[in-house]
Amino acid sequence: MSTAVETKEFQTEIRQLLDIVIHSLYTDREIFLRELISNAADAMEKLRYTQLTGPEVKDKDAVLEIHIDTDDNSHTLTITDTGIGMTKEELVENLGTIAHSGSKEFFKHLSAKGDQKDLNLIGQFGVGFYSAFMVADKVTIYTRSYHQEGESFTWESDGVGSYTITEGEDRVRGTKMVLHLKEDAYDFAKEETIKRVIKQYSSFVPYPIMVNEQKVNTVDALWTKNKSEILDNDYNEFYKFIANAHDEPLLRLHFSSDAPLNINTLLFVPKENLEQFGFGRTEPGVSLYCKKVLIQEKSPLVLPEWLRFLRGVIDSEELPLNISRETMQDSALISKLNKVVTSRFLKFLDGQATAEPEKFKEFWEKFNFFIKEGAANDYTHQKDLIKLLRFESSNTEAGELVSLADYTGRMKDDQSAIYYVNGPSREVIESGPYLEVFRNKGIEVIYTYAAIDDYIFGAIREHEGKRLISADEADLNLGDTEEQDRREEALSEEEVSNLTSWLKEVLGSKVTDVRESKRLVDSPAVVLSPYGTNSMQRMMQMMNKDLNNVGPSVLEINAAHAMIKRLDTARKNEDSFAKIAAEQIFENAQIAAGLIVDPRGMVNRLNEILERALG
Ligand SMILES: Nc1ncnc2c1ncn2[C@@H]1O[C@H](COP(=O)(O)OP(=O)(O)OP(=O)(O)O)[C@@H](O)[C@H]1O
Repeated sequence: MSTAVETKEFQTEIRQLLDIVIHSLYTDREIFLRELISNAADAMEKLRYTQLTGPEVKDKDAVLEIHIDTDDNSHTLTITDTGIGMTKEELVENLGTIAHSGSKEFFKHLSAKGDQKDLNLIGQFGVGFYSAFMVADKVTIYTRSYHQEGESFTWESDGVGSYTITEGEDRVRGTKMVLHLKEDAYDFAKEETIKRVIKQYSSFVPYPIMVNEQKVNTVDALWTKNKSEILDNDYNEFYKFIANAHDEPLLRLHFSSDAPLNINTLLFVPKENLEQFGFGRTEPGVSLYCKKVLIQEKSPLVLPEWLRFLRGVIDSEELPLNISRETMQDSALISKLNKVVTSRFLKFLDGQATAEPEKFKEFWEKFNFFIKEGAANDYTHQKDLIKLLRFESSNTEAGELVSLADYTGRMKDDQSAIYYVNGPSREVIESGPYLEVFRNKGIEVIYTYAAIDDYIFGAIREHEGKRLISADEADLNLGDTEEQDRREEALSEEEVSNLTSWLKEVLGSKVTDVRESKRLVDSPAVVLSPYGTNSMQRMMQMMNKDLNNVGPSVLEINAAHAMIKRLDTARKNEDSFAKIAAEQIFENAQIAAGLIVDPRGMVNRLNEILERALG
């Protein structure tokens, strides 16, 4: 057997990461043990899965247990598992490069200077295996992969710059890690310390943990236990374990059912939505089990994509143990499971809205985007998702939310539709022209701030028999009770007809139509989109990145407004200023609609207007 020692350099990123880890004064450094235990458990989970689905593994009778041995004399801590182990290539790839998630995120957020903030990142992301170097000045790993062929290897490093790999003596499948503790970490060679740390962080690891040959954890599949036997703290610790989280969950749902499927489910909504913080797309986090055996970790199939923020476990006795990832894709059972659990979770959320409105509000503020994503795309659950939607409205204070049911519940008897209007904020919507007629008639209007809201409303079109109508819809048909009456002081119908024809001529291709408005009270004019709603036009403008080309609008004028009446007088007098005023009135209305107009033309025009105003 060759015993040649190969020395390899750590990848630059790993070197930098290790430098911080080694010199860190991170207060919770005991979490290193949780990281190593969870790696050991992962390795055994992978082995178990391979055993169920793949070819025969090496040492197939080796018991799946984690052994932790403390040696207070030589100041070492040894963690041994019988998991899948690592080949030489895997040692290099997994422990020498920055290929995996936790350390990658950690690295992304490192500051250039290396400051206190970086230390907190250790807690936030976990640096996985590398955290061992917070307590050890040398780590030796003995490992043997589950493949029938192949050798055992020894990996060793002091965490500074490089590591060595040596072909080792043949050993049983799995991995043994020996931590040579730093002087200030000798405490971790004491049995009491290790037991305390395990109890705190790793109680729910699904494999026996033996400290100096004594079993210390309870190996509980918490989700199969009776709710009445579980304490809040048990749930929270379990959540932290499976979600790799450091805080408590926002919501949890634990339910069991026998029909239509036998299911034990434990789901958690995390405290924070990381997508909201710009962390990229959240990966699904609910694992699929059959009678406590892991079938698929963090399954992308067992729940719809828009529920990817959930963490937890779904266990169903009905699943065949040997279901493969390929057959899972089109398994009728998985779709049924998906449907049942999703419906149950939506029912739970709906219940939360009544039972714990404040909590639900917090959930809504952080996770509403996922619910909307579902409401827009998931036709199976659309009805239940729509029930959960919340909005501000013209009847609420800022920050207070209403559901569609709240809205329809207090609609006037003769009101024919549900009205909504899109805008970037409450202030913009309330100062714009679109609300005027509704305010005047005392009709509630829902405020939507996200483009996806309009997309959803456009897609569902109706709620409880009432049409959903955007207040800036071009052919808004308000019906008798909702329409604005013609005012006495308004221009005559003949004058309006002449003025609108003239405006069409002046504005040319910028308008598809000019007409008298039935919705304006205080504003002189309003633009509407010939494509449906202004928000759609705004979106098209953003998507085409053609900000100088708004596309044509429909212009509606307020025939009773003093400015419009004066415009008509100027037109009749063939005053050349009438044309300039008309163009400015039109662009003002476009700006009020949130559309972006070409500022260059406008500046010249405004200068002309100012010159005239200043005499
Ligand atoms: N005991 C072990 N047995 C087999 N492979 C291991 C073991 N410990 C670590 N590894 C391998 O090394 C890789 C890196 O481990 P590390 O703890 O740094 O990150 P991770 O566990 O993948 O990610 P994270 O900690 O972010 O969840 C693992 O993905 C795994 O492939």
